[in-house]
Amino acid sequence: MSQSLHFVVSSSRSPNLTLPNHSYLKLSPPPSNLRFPVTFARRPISASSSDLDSNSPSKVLVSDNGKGGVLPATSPEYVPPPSDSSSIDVDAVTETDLKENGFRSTRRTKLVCTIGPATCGFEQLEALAVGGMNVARINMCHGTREWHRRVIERVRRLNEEKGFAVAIMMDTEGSEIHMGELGGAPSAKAEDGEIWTFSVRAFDSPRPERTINVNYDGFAEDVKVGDELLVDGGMVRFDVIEKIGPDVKCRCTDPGLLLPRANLTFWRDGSLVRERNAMLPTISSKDWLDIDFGIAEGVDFIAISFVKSAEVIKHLKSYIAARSRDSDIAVIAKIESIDSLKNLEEIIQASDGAMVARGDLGAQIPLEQVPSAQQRIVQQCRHLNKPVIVASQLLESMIEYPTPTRAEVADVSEAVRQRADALMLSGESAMGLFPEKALAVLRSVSVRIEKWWREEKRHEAMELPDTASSFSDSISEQICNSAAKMANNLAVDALFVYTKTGHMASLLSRCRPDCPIFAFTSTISVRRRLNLQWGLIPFRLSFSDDMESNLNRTFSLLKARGMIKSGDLVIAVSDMLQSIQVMNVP
Ligand SMILES: Nc1ncnc2c1ncn2[C@@H]1O[C@H](COP(=O)(O)OP(=O)(O)OP(=O)(O)O)[C@@H](O)[C@H]1O
Ligand SMILES: CC(=O)C(=O)O
Ligand SMILES: [K+]
Ligand SMILES: [Mg+2]
Repeated sequence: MSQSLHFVVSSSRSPNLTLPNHSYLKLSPPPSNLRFPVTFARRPISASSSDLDSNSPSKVLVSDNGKGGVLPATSPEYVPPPSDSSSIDVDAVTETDLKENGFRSTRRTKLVCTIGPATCGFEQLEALAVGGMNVARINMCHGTREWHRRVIERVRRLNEEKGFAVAIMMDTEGSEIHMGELGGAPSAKAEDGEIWTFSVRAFDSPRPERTINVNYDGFAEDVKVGDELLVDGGMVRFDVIEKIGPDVKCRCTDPGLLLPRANLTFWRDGSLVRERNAMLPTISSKDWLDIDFGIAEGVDFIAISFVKSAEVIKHLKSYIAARSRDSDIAVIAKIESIDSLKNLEEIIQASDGAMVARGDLGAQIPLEQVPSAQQRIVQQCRHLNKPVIVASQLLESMIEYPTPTRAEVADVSEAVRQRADALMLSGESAMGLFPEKALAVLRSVSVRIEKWWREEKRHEAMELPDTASSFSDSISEQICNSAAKMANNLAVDALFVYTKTGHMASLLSRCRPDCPIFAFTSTISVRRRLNLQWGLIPFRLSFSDDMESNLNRTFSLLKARGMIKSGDLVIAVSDMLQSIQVMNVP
């Protein structure tokens, strides 16, 4: 087996680049008897294909580890690039941003919006897409499947008609304890000292006054007089004062608004009580029907609520693989329970990403422990190369008011500073009065903090542990780590990655380089999925195994659209050929 990585460098605009004629790149873990000669061939890249043939690096930009390799055009396995190779898909917002503000202005932190009554119309969805929504989240706790189907259909139409790549995330209800509907009312006010009845009985409508239905049959048996009952993690509090069969009488101690299907927890002597409800399945029978719905609708992500162990994630992934044609639905583990924190590493390892679901997490652990849990989850995800979303109450006051509090802005900044892949709006976009304004705040705070971070050059030289499980993966990882480092050191304008599965793109994103990462993929669903990951600007482009022609075609397509210009410095990597190239745009 021979392995070689050739670096092709155009010296036309890099006078400060002095490269040795010969050097060695060592890959980790080092193979017993292999070394990787690196050759720097100085040669201008030209857009004309005629002078590419004589010295085409694509013939040698090969890591022949069973995956790479360039097939001659005469090979029976050679697949010519599709005929629509003249087109490149990128959304209008990114295109305008690149044209008007340049590479450095692009936002690296991705934005997820929960869609609800305030944002389910086509125009409202379009306004969110224009405002920077990368992923639309639908929460199966609320609304009917028919309602969600219409939202999915509108987002897909938006993508098709307007060129967006908004991905869809379906969030399962999960089977923790929650209240029932409020008989159609949007909310109910509980006042201090009032006596309310929580019951497992199903009530006829109209619902008797100050009565709440609870979804968990063991509720009345599990609670004890003297327990404290928390609605939505403490937004409203009650003391349990009496049990009468299926009815539990409670006195309100912290007044507030009860919302339909709000989460319920009960506490005894300062600890969360987890009786038989700890045995509730993570994925309920209703969740399985919702998952079937999600698979049938071709959602991009399924987020699983109240994950307790890695097993449930593995189970779901094999279920999806058996049912979905391309099995390309990513599974996101929601970290919102004590058990998920205990089994954090193995859960994240088994998942395709994670969400710091601070709403319910803050109901299960003391509030003051949520920030450190967030930091730990974000770091763990980065180590394991999984995208991570920070969610809940980022801009809670904007449900009612058009400007955020300073404290909320500081919270958003902290998540951006931690370099989470994505931030999420919940009630702010689902049922708030100012969804677009809330999104604009996330957008502007993200861009500002990212810029500040780069200017200060404070970014941590984080030691990223190896994640690769095979030698080939190890090569990809080393290439991406090196390319990202080179990109920072050479202050290049952009990293380009040509990726079939998206893996190389996510490895680059994991390094959180200073410049944006243009990820070119031929698959529409991969493009949508990459939309969740930090710093990636996903393009749909059909490409071949010939990097030289890919690059030249990309350059001319992007130049024609005004997104790059001659002289821009670019580093390109590819997962077909496992190569790194440094060049100026011709
Ligand atoms: N599809 C919907 N239909 C009606 N209301 C919705 C819908 N989606 C969200 N909402 C409203 O927005 C609020 C915030 O949404 P969010 O998705 O954060 O839900 P949640 O009930 O807090 O549960 P979760 O813990 O799953 O996030 C909900 O409490 C609900 O009032
Ligand atoms: C998002 C979510 O489920 C939570 O914060 O609880
Ligand atoms: K949910
Ligand atoms: Mg939750």
